[in-house]
Parts: sequence; structure tokens; C-alpha cells
Amino acid sequence: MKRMAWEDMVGKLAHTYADDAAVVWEDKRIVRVKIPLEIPLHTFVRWQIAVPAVFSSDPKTHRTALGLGAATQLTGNGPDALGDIQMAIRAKNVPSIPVTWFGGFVFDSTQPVDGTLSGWPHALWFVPTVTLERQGSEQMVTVTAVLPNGLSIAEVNEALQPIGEVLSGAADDGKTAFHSGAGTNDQVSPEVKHGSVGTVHDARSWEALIRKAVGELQRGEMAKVVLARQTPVTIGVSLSEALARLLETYATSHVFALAWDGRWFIAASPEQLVRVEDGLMAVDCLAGTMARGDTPETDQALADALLNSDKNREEHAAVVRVVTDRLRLVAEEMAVPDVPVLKKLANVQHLYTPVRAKLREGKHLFDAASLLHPTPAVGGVPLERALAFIRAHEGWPRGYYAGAIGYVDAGGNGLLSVALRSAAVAYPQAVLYAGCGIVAASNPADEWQETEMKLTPMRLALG
Ligand SMILES: C=C(O[C@H]1C=CC=C(C(=O)O)[C@@H]1O)C(=O)O
Repeated sequence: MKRMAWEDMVGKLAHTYADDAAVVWEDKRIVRVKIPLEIPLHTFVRWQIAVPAVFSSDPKTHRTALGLGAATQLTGNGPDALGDIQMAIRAKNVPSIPVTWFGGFVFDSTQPVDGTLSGWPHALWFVPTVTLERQGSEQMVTVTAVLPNGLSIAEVNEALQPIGEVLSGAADDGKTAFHSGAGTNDQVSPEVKHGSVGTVHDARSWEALIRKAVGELQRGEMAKVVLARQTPVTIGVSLSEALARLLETYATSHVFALAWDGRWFIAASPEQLVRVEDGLMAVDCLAGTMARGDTPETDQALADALLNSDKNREEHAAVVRVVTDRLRLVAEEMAVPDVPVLKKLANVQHLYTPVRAKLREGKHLFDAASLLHPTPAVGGVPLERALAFIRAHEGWPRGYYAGAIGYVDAGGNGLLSVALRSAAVAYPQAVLYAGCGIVAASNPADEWQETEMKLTPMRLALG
């Protein structure tokens, strides 16, 4: 953002803060203004960032948001973390208050968050100090600032200073900003303490792990387990460029990036754990994978093979069964298609069953999320047995991979996406993640190939 535009925006926020147009929320004041802004919101972010930050591009609502700073934050640890945060958010919120919370939670809250994101809590949610939101490709951007009550105009300016440094440091082209080191955030070099990163599987050790799981599955000790692996990479592009690539190539995925304590978790998730919009829920069952073909004919042949594969149908059916069983506890009028359709992404296609239902009166997005997570698209069946297998044998801490990330507004509308096709970043190092559902009929070599395909989005975005 040009310094002039930034100063103009702060001027408008300060003016609104000072008059009756501000909304009072607890000990804070919420001010909202509209400004013209040509450049895309993802161009403002940096790998090395001194404030908590979030970027979210929702493929369904076409709303893009950039949040900087934390006006209020809630963190939690242990199995009750999400429930505790939900209670706190509900206690703090009045439906008419125009704030949006952003955050996420881990895959397994009985395990410490180690590795690249070491020290992150199991669940973390915050309302940014400044949120910029754009609808579709509109030129006008809505800016919401959440500031302490009772500030003078000078203090408003001072409170917004760290945010201004991020926004006014961005050049019009993310690449230029990256190479020139423009912006004060690039000088911030957080002392990141890595925890133990754990096992990085190669094809041999991965296939050995899959054979072990297949043995248990064939003996009937489990029906399905999702096993995942991590792979380290060194980042070769700016965050702005990485997000631009994901947004372009994975236009139907939820592109999400969360910065906390100087590190990022980023994802281009194709799977909604749960979306709530005016009391209506949308839950995705996504499991069963095949490559895309190079021509329409080969693509169709692969799609037919996927739709007719007993092994993939079994992997998929496990998700639909468990999701619909659990969802009943918070849902009414559930609609579940009898057969899956295809969800085609840039380089893979999945079996996909969209489940729709009404959220019961008094229930919240987080109630549904707590019930659904972890679905057999990331955990397994029976759940406890699968989790025990993952904890004992996968060999590395999943952390936020296969957890959930997203946003919720004060009225309870929002989206939690399954944190797939994701990476944890302590710049310039990143760890990428991918997993696949294993059933008794799984072939270890095919499962290695499947994880390679699933790693492609992030490899191409960060390389
Ligand atoms: C666990 C992952 O994908 C899940 C979602 C879609 C298809 C899947 C599969 O076919 O195995 C997985 O269940 C991942 O991408 O890391």
C-alpha cells in the first residue's frame, strides 16, 4: 500500500473512531471504513512478520480477508481446548458485532505441537486488530479496526503503527518486495526454536509403514487408517508469490495462511470440515484419490477407474458413514447423496459426497466441528485404534496438519476447512504434509505415489 493510501485509511479510521459511528464491544471500539484499494490482499504478507496475521480466500463466498495484529486472542491446550474457546467466543460475542475470529486447531490435542510450529497452542483464535476484506474482485475494501476504548486520535495512530508498517511496506509486486527486502517486517528475524521434527519417510520406510498397517487391516484390527508423511523444503519465493500461485492453481480450494510467533501454517484445502451459513451446514466427505489425465480421454478413464474402484469406494464410504452418524447429533433435515461424485483439482481427483443439513437451534459451528473431527478422511475407523496406530508408528508430530483452519463471525457463520495440502513454515525452511487412507486392499507403492501427487500443490507454490 502506498504510504499516502495508508495515511488516508488511518485518517478515516481515526475519524470514525472519534464519532458515534464506532461500535462498542466490551472494552473495545470497532470502526469500519471502506477504501479503494487496487492491489490484491495477499501481496501484503511476508514470511517474516512481527504480528499475528491471517489470510483467507474462501472459494464459495469469494471473500478474501487479510487480518493483522491480534485485538483479542484465545488459546487453549488439551482435549477441551476447542470447547473452552467456543464458550469464550460465544460469551464475548453479540451477533450484531461485526467481528470475525480466525484460527484453527490441531489434529491430535493429546500430542504436543512440536517441530516447525513448536510452542503453538493446540487451538488458537483471534480477532485481528485490522481486517481488510474484499468481495470478489471489487475495488473497494472494507477495513475493520478493533481498538481499545478511550484513545485519543494520536493514540489511535500509535496503536495502528505496527499494522501500518506491514501494509505500507508492501510493494505492488510481491516479488519485488521480496527481493528488495522492502518493509520493516523483513528486518524482523524471529528466534525460532524448532522442536523435534521426527521421521521423514523415504519410499522404502513409507511402504514398510503401509505394509504394517495393511497387516493390521487384513487381520481385521482396523477398517481404515489414514497415514501421512512430511517432507522438508527450502523456500524459494515470497509468501505473496506462493499465495498467488495457490490462488491461481487451486481456485476451488480454501487458501489459508496463519502466522503466529513468527511462523506460518499455510494450506490450500479442498475439504470443508463444516461451513455454517444462516443455520445451514455444508460438510464435505472427501476420500479416494486418482491422478488427473493429460487429455480429456485419459482424465475420463482415470475418473471411471476411481468411481469403479472398490478400494477407493470403501475408503470413501467409511467417511460418509461416520460423518453422517456424528452429524445427526447437531443436525436436522440431513441430505446425503447415495453415491459420490468427483471433485477435480489441478492434479488429483477425489470421490466427493457433499452433505447438507440444518444446524440445530442453539448449536454452533464449533459444536459440529468438535463432533466431526477427526473424520476418517484424516483419522480412521475405529477412531481410537487408528489414532493409536498413528501415534505409535507415523513417527512425527502432525500438529496443525489434518487439524482445521478457518474463520467464524459473531453470528456463528463461518468455515472450518480440513488442514490438508498444507505446510508449516519457519522461513526459509518449510515442512510439507500429505497423507492417504489405507484399507486392507491398499498397495504400498501406489500410496507413495498418492502422497507425491498430494505434495505437488505446495511444492510448486513454495519452490
Ligand atoms: C489426508 C489427505 O487427504 C484426504 C482427503 C482426500 C483424499 C484422501 C485419500 O484419498 O486418501 C484423504 O482421505 C491429505 O491430502 O493429506
